[in-house]
Amino acid sequence: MNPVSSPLRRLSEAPRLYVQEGFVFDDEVRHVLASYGDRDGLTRRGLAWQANETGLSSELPVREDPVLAAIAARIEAVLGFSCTLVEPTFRFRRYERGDAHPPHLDEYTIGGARLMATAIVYLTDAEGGGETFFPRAEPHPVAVGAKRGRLALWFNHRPDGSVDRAALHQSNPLREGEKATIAYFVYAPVEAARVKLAADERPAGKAPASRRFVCVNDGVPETTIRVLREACASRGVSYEEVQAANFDFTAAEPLPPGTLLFRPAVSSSAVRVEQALSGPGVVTFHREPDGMFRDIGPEVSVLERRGISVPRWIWGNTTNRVLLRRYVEDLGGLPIVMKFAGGSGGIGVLRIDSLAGLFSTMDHALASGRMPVLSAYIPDATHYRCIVVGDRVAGYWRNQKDEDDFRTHATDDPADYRTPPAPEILASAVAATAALDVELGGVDVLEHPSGRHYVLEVNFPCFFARARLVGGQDVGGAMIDWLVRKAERRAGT
Ligand SMILES: O=C(O)CCC(=O)C(=O)O
Ligand SMILES: [Fe+2]
Repeated sequence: MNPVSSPLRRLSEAPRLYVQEGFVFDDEVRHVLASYGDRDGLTRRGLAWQANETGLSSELPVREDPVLAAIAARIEAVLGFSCTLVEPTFRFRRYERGDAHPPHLDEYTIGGARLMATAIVYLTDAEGGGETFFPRAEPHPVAVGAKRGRLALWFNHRPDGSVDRAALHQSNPLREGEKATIAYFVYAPVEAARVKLAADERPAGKAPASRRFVCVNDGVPETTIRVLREACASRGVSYEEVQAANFDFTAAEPLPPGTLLFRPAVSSSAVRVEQALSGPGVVTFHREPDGMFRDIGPEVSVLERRGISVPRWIWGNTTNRVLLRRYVEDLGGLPIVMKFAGGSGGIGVLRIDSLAGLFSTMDHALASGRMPVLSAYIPDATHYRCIVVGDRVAGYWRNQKDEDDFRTHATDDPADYRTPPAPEILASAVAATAALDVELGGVDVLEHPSGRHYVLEVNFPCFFARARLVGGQDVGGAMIDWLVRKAERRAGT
């Protein structure tokens, strides 16, 4: 089973210290312990180790092990920047009873990059002692217990780039149980000190005042509802549902200001109900107060105008053979992709392999009153779906392709949910969502083996539950948190 991953929580004013439960999966923990957990394992893998009063330790190269690479990528996704070392490592440590690590600052520089942040992943449970202890933390000292699956993450620098003396830490002596960890030392240019994490926005421990979340339903998958209900319940937000099919428009009134409103349903009656319920101060994923009255198309043209990388494309506006031949050439030759608006799950996306196929399909499309988009075919690409919530990617997965199709689909394999796409892809997904004036989006991105990436479309609303249910990513929580923060900002609290 996957752990139930929780949101990243901030623990202190200084240093910027965070924890997240269930950050690594059980099978990842088992893999790391089985591969590197003791002297024999390390020796077998040709890794040097040391053993002294601070325990057994070894440097584990990240790139050679897909499990370590996935964990490192998730840490970097949380931070929003990557370790710039050429050969990044995890430092494995195993403490024996009585072992401890004296107080110190993680203050190092390698070739101009600072040890900006430290991430410790705990692989085992200590039953007594073994905490990572921050005696100078403000407003009070903090002890992070060693708990299997937990992530502790902190910045060794203040936002102005200076070394944060409050980040002094030690490992308390282990008294009972086991303590094995892997630590990722994230080296980066000093500018990285300025980043803000999502968890910085709300002071630790402050629960939202009793809030209402109203969900407009119309045949939405049960899993979507489950994820939203769960997120509301764990945040003390009351969950209410409006069934579009039973909505009485004679009694329609806008919701009171401060109410959170979301329509996961795509039917036109659900759209009308959302419009009827919205009003001054009602908080939605639209940037504009009347955003729910506008059509949010996937619109490759809007994305391109905002400077977002999209595949080369042209309107399929003609049946003229001469023009169509020129279009194919302009798109880099056959095959090309023909895409009709309005489909979902890959329906309406066609691969065109020959001019004969193009001519006959275009004749049919235009005679049926449809105008597709023609675009370049990106071969051998990895297809990511990013779930953007507000200003970050809160969930992601990698699609897979069946043997005899060119289209891809989401899977139920947790491995497809572990390695986030590269930071540039995350940034494009966020920018693409913002370009459509919404704060939630299911963004499809192709990554070519060359490293170039292309945004295909932004879906709003979008299906997001699988990120939670298969990947353990707390997308629902991110959505509710975003709306609550938006409501608080508006109310000036
Ligand atoms: O194991 C711990 O709790 C702290 C280890 C540490 O501070 C380090 O490896 O730099
Ligand atoms: Fe340290």
